[in-house]
Amino acid sequence: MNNELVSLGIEDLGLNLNPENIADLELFLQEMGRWNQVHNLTAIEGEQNSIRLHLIDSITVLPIMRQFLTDPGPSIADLGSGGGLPAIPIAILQPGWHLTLIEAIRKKTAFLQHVRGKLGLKNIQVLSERVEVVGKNQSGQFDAVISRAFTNLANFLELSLPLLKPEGLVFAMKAKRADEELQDVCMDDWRLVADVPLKIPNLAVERRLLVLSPVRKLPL
Ligand SMILES: C[S@@+](CC[C@H](N)C(=O)[O-])C[C@H]1O[C@@H](n2cnc3c(N)ncnc32)[C@H](O)[C@@H]1O
Repeated sequence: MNNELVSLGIEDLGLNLNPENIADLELFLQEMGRWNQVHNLTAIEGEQNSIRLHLIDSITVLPIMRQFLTDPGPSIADLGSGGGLPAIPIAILQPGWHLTLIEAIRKKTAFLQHVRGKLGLKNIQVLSERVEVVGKNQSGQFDAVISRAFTNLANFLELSLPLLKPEGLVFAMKAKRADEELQDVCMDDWRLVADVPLKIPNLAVERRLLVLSPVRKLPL
């Protein structure tokens, strides 16, 4: 087994990964590195290990998501997926969850489609669209929405609302600036369900996962 993700502490997340999971995650990273050289897909630069840490960062949220998403096959939208974080690693580790990756830039969605085929990920759908457009075409269809490094919290929530089912949840992956960003959110419209500090093995940055649910519902 390739042990680089293991040596970076991926097993410390308590996700009970099997060797096949690790191999699939590594294959995804390999493909990302290969495509990046040609298509300049992501701003993530530097050594392979730095890309690996971004992947580990993406799945630290999983134990919390599992606590909240208790139905067997939730539909989850990842807004501004870019090169596939966090949606692809989540889809690899949660084959029963349905992930919709929404990304405006076509060369990025071409990569995401390639990964779908290469890894045989039947539980992902890739939409080459702006989030605003999907909000109109597929309104109220998602049990949850997530994003990483997409936009500020208030804007993320505004873009998420049309996509969510009435009892849906937003998972916002944030750094310590979350307090400032929370001040810009109208708390008459949203309820903060959880605010969880996350420890990322080998990464000395503060991370938080905010879980919010809409109070303001869209008119039917
Ligand atoms: C900084 S990247 C983050 C990518 C990925 N989530 C990650 O963590 O590596 C933000 C992505 O959001 C996409 N994006 C920005 N606004 C968008 C919109 N309104 N609709 C769809 N995609 C959008 C950009 O094309 C870009 O790929």
